[in-house]
Amino acid sequence: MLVVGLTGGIATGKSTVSTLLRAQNIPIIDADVLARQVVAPGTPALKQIVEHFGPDVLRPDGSLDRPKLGAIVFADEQQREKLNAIVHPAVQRAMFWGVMKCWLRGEKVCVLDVPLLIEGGLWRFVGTVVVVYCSPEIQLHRLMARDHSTRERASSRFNSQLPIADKVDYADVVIDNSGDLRDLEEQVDLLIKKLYRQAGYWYLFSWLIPPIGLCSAAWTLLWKSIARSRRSTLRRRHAVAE
Ligand SMILES: CC(C)(COP(=O)(O)OP(=O)(O)OC[C@H]1O[C@@H](n2cnc3c(N)ncnc32)[C@H](O)[C@@H]1O)[C@@H](O)C(=O)NCCC(=O)NCCS
Ligand SMILES: Nc1ncnc2c1ncn2[C@@H]1O[C@H](COP(=O)(O)OP(=O)(O)OP(=O)(O)O)[C@@H](O)[C@H]1O
Repeated sequence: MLVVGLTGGIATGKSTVSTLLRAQNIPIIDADVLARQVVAPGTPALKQIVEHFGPDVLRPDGSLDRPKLGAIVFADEQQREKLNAIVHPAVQRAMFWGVMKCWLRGEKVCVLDVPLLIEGGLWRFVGTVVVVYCSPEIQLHRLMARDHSTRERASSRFNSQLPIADKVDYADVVIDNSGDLRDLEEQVDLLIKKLYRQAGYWYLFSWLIPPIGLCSAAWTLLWKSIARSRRSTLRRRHAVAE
């Protein structure tokens, strides 16, 4: 199975690409969704968050007040690192099981939608890195429009991530989402063809490697048993001669 890491900057269009991929029956494991599940009421991660940030980050119903915690962590790098250290291990575990489920279902491709794929180092463990790109100006504009936020609030989130130009350096495939949605759909169609072609090679290798491994193990065993029987024949001859 080919595991694809889908990433980009904040509001460059990862979720829009994920939605298009999902519509073509490609399984998506969304880190933002998992990051919400692992801090649901009663989870160990939420307990740790309250221990560190205080009970003020909870709503009256006991759920996490996300805008309040967001205002703290996107304004302070140390606090953000603390939150990441609590949430990320739980998200990574959930992603691992998500990938295992896809593999057991016999999927050929599975996509991990992870905003911090590069920052967190997870890009090293995926077969293909896809970066959704648009210029920082468009990014900020779309972010403010989507979240109805001020430039200041949008900028603090924007500045919490590696610049998009740096993320592009890690990409195997870049999707340029500076144009309209029609343009994006065309690129996603091409991406799907490319991923299935690549998945085909992975599939072939996964079938080729076990037979090659078995052949070399059988050959080694055969060679060793021939050598052993030759040695014992020589030893017998030697004993008879004596
Ligand atoms: C701070 C929180 C509570 C704010 O919640 P909110 O609902 O306002 O935002 P949401 O979770 O939908 O995230 C929106 C986007 O913000 C960006 N973002 C989120 N967390 C981070 C972070 N720690 N560092 C940089 N960017 C981040 C991502 O691009 C994400 O797609 C939340 O983002 C969070 O728990 N973040 C830590 C977990 C995390 O890193 N999630 C990202 C995927 S692992
Ligand atoms: N090609 C496009 N043209 C116009 N608007 C777009 C385009 N692509 C995405 N958008 C809009 O831009 C906003 C950000 O897109 P999206 O939510 O997919 O980004 P994201 O990378 O998943 O963001 P986040 O990092 O916050 O999860 C959304 O409101 C979306 O509808």
